[in-house]
Amino acid sequence: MTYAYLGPRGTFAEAALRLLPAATGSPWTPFTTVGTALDAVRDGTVSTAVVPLENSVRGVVPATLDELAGSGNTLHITAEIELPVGFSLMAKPGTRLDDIQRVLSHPHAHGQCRQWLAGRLPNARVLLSTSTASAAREVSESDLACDAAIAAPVAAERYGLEVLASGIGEREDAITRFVALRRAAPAPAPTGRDRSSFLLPADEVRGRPVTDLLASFSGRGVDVTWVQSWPAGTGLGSYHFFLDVNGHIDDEGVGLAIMALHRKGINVCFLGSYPHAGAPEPGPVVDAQAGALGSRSSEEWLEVLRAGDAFVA
Ligand SMILES: O=C(O)C(=O)C[C@]1(C(=O)O)C=C[C@@H](O)C=C1
Repeated sequence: MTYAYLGPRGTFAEAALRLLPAATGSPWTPFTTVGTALDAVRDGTVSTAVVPLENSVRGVVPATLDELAGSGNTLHITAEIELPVGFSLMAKPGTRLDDIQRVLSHPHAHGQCRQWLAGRLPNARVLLSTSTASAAREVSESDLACDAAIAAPVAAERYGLEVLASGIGEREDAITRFVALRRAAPAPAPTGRDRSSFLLPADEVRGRPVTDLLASFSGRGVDVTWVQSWPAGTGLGSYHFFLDVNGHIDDEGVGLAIMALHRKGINVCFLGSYPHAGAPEPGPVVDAQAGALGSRSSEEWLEVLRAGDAFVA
């Protein structure tokens, strides 16, 4: 087995790969973009690629969803990895915070550090790089590039940079979910704590109420844990839907849901069944007597909404 990841050395993607037990002892190759890492899977250069899918602060990683939307049934997720992410501002040794005019980083990393930048470097220009570690490498190697990079602390050590500020992300508890993707093959055996991912292509679901799609799962006791609409690029209202559900493709309920969608004329793309990385989230505890908002009845609550009253929920 050989592994690709979003490189260069020192990315969060590399840190995620380190957490994948199956990858221990196998060769790893960094790739510049999510697209080239997945191309290496498609053409058989590597067996698996680890790429970011979504972040708890900035949401989905567009490059990965674009690739998955265009891949149909051909790539399968075999594992997910949840990695806590924290960011540092780093520069060549001797650089002072006041000297920094240009900051380089990955769009998702920049998006998680905007408040800090607005407060501490309000006049700095932000330029984007293909990954956090490539930003650090560029800062260390080129005199023309940027004065500083936002990256994982480990990238500072790797590229000989000095950390000027650490913990600059908006949320200390930020997490990025990475997935390991390989060419389609039978799913790993069920573990009893699995997730399955599906793509409902825009052409297949056009004109269908989303509730119909979800009811195929919920009506069979299968929890849908993630729904992401993704533009097909063919006009407003034309979306692919990515769904994650609790359960394995071999589970009866999941199988029945897929067959129900098929009977409705919807060919679902299967994106893999794999062990669930996090504990299943408990649903909210609802006190049926209490009403939706403290002492208000549901009828009063609806009136508040209809009246357009401004409030903070
Ligand atoms: O640039 C990296 O180090 C990555 O692994 C990419 C990535 C992302 O795409 O979201 C991963 C985690 C962080 O949220 C920021 C960047």
